[in-house]
Amino acid sequence: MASIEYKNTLVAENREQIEHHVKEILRLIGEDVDREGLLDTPARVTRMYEEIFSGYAANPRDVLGVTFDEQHEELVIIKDIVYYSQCEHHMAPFFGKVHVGYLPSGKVAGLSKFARLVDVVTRKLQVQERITSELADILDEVLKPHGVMVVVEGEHMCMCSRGVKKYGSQTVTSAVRGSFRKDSTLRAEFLSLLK
Ligand SMILES: Nc1nc2c(ncn2[C@@H]2O[C@H](COP(=O)(O)OP(=O)(O)OP(=O)(O)O)[C@@H](O)[C@H]2O)c(=O)[nH]1
Ligand SMILES: [Zn+2]
Repeated sequence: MASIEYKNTLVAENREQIEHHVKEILRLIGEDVDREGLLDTPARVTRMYEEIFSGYAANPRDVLGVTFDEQHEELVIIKDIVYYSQCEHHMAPFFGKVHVGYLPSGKVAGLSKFARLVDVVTRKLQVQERITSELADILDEVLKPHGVMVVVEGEHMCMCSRGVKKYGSQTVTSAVRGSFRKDSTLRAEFLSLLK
């Protein structure tokens, strides 16, 4: 089974380097790196990076793993898959939900694998549009469905805590492949089932 390991995705040398550089950043922003509250911070940040950037250590195409031959050729929707990612412009978190709909053509994937795929694709520096199209492309390539549609909702911390400071604004992105491109009724059915 293709599982995603969130621990030990960094080699020891890289872990040491990250700790060193985090400590340097703390010093450069004006912190006293020797005060008690910060002593373990470089190691903690490194462990957090290992988790939130664990997507670099996995191949998303392997994640769908076991697929089953099923004759169901109508809409399958997996919705409200929560994700946390980091924007590549500011390294600030953005997070929300992914919704996937697909029309199988004889091959279906285990339901949990969609959530695992979302983890691998989002646990690295990303932009929301690329998450959306990567998910659509991988599902299209691996499952070879009649069609697939991916909708991603996201709230970007780089727009809340800094810059334009617009707390609560949501970005919605979608990608369609195969029959979803041509069939507006199919898109409408998918979107109505998301409500
Ligand atoms: N399209 C897209 N833009 C994003 C995403 N995450 C962050 N951004 C944007 O990336 C842009 C980077 O713009 P820059 O002008 O280079 O950076 P900046 O000066 O920090 O921009 P402001 O956020 O407007 O202060 C900003 O407009 C962000 O809102 C994303 O997932 N997709
Ligand atoms: Zn950003």
